[in-house]
Amino acid sequence: MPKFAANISYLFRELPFLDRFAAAADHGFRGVEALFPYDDAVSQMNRRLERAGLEMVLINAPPPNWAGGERGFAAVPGMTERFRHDFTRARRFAEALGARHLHLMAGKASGLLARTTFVENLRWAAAQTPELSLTIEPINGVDMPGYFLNDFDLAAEILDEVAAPNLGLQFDMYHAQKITGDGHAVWETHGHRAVHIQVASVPDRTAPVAGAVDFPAFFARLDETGYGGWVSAEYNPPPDTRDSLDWMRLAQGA
Ligand SMILES: O=C(O)C(=O)[C@H](O)CO
Ligand SMILES: [Mg+2]
Repeated sequence: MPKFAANISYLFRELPFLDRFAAAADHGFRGVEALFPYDDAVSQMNRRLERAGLEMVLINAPPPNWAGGERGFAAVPGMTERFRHDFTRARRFAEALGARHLHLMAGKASGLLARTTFVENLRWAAAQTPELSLTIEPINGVDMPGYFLNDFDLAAEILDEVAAPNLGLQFDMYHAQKITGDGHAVWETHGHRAVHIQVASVPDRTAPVAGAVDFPAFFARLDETGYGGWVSAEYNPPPDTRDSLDWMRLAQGA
C-alpha cells in the first residue's frame, strides 16, 4: 500500500491553513504537501508537523503570487535571474521545513530557446542543492494554457539531458490521463523516473475513486513495481473534506 500525503492547499481548505496539518494526520495521512507555503512562519509549520507526526513531502518553487500570477520561470527565456532568486528563497523554505521534494515550475513559454533555458536552469539548480530532491511535473494545457512542460516524453528527454541524480519526475496521474487519454500507459513508460506521485480523478479533479483511471489497479501496480515514494492527494474535495476520504480507507484495506 502506498504512503499517502495530503496536499493541504487543496484538502481541508475548510480549516485555517495551520489547522490542516492535524486534520490530515487525524484522517490517516502520513505526510503533507503545500503549493506555496510562503505566507506562514516556518517555525509555526514545523511545530504543526511535529505535533501531528507528519512529514513535509513537497512544496513548489515560487511564484508566491499564485492568484493570477506566473506559473514559474524555469523555462522562460530572459528570466534566469528571477528564477535563481526565487529558487534560492524556495530552497531555504524547503530545507527549513525538511521537505523531501521541491517542485520547480517551468512557467509559460514554448520553443527551442525555452527548452534550452529549462535545461540550463535545472542543471544549475540541481548543482546548488545536491542533497535536496527536485522535481518537474508535466501539466495539461487545458488547466494551464501555455505552460511549457505539457508532455511526459518531453519531460523524460529533459531529465535525461540534465542527468542530475537529484532531479526526477513528479507524476500526476490526473495530468497524465488528461494529456494522453491513458495514464496507466504513461506510468508503464515513465514510471521508473517518478520520485513523487499525485492523484485526482479525471475529468473533474475530485477524489481518486471513479472516472477514467482505475485507481485500485494503479495503487496495486505501484506496490508490484516497488514504488517507494509518496502518493499525494491533490484534488478538489467537497466542502467537508472528510466526505471524500473513502478512497483512502479502501486503499488501506480499512
Ligand atoms: O497543478 C498541479 O498538478 C501541481 O501539482 C502543481 O504543483 C501546480 O499546482
Ligand atoms: Mg500535480
